[in-house]
Amino acid sequence: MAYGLRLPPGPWRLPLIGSLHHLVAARSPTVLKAPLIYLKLGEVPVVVASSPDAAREIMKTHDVNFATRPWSPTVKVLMADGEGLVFARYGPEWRQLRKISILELLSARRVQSFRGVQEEEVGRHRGVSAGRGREPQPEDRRAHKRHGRALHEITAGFSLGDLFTSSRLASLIGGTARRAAVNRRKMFELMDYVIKQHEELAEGSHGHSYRGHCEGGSSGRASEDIQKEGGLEVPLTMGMIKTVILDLFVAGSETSASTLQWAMSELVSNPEVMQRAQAKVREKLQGKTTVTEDDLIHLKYIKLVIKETLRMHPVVPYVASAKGVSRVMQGHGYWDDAATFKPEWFEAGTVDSKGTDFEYTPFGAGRRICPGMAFAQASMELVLAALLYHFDWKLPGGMLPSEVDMTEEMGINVRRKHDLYLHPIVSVPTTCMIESYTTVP
Ligand code: HEM
Repeated sequence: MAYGLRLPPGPWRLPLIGSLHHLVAARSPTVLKAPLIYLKLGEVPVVVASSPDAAREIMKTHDVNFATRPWSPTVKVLMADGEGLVFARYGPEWRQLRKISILELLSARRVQSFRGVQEEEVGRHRGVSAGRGREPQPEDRRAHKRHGRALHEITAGFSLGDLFTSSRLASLIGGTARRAAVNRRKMFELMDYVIKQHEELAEGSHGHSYRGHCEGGSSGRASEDIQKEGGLEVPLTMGMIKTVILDLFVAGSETSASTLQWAMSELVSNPEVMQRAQAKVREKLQGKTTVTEDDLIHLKYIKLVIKETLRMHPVVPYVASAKGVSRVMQGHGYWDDAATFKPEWFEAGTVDSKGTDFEYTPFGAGRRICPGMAFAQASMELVLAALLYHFDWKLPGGMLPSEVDMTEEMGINVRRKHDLYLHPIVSVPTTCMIESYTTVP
């Protein structure tokens, strides 16, 4: 930041590390109470907004000035072949990629067209939970999970190289950029493999219809089609396409998975809310053997549970490190009894996540608001509804609801530090469970 700028106030700083010690001592920046504060994390300037008004100033009034996310050395490595979407500089390339992603993959129509795949996936998980055992997963699926986890580990905590950007030594000691390069290479290899597989399917070499379950086909194919059609403002390279695919996988999968884990964690910690949610789902779906996306419209309470989970556990809490919008959603003063998990907050429907209510911005706001919001909401509601409809959930080893560990781990998103273990007890069997339970050996 240029010398002489009028910066927001901030806590006292130490030479070299700046304000880092405040974050470490506080464990969470909420103790830094002012609505807008200026921090220096090593060499990196950060402005943190902690009130809805300050968030509005940043995400609405001055949105255009914050529309480019800062590039840390690790981010630069991840974008070696193209800027992708999440970290693309605000400009024509980002606009074009965002438009393509929304039109081809994330619009309401496209989300609708994915329902077959979503329902099939939910069915697979129901089977696993019902004790049918884990189905062997294809290598590409396992590799994707592995690399997603590795990326989270790489981005967890403070990276020396990203804090002291001018120091080659810090980068060498931290090693984050090196590990990010390895991770990126492996993800790209995985993508090459998947793209090749899909090309083979498209050529009919396996005798299948390439377009498979969903009208839109795969993200790889969609991007290739667009490429061939031409007429683009900024020509697409294969590197750009792959980086966008990678962005969508990373931005889409870890966020939704972590939110679902937090939802289950809160529900088992608040048994009366769990009971209410299950009673409502079971009443609405009475007599059905599966939950489908058509049912979601009737499952209002599930929507409230997801909304409340995102308020308590915003899995992307710092929407961009130069515009850290911190924990407004847990701020006392904006929400009465903000520490209590209470889906009823959202019952009146006066607060939504579309980026206009600045006390609640789990999907961000302004130009860079999450384009996957509709997709994320539909998939999370479907999974949660199925989990609550078909199963009762017990804590292991006589653990009390108040003893559920809620420790967070900060990385590319905020996930549970430790896995959540629960015993599923079948309450409403699905068709496949009825088949497996009634089959006499
Ligand atoms: C619980 C689920 C999710 C949450 C909480 C979430 C949250 C967010 C947030 C806070 C941002 C930054 C917005 C800003 O800067 O104002 C973001 C950006 C983004 N999200 Fe999501 N997201 C979720 C799921 C998804 C899904 C399912 C996808 C795609 C399949 C997706 C794709 C993206 C992309 C591409 C961006 C970058 C957009 C840009 O910079 O133009 N997200 N998300």
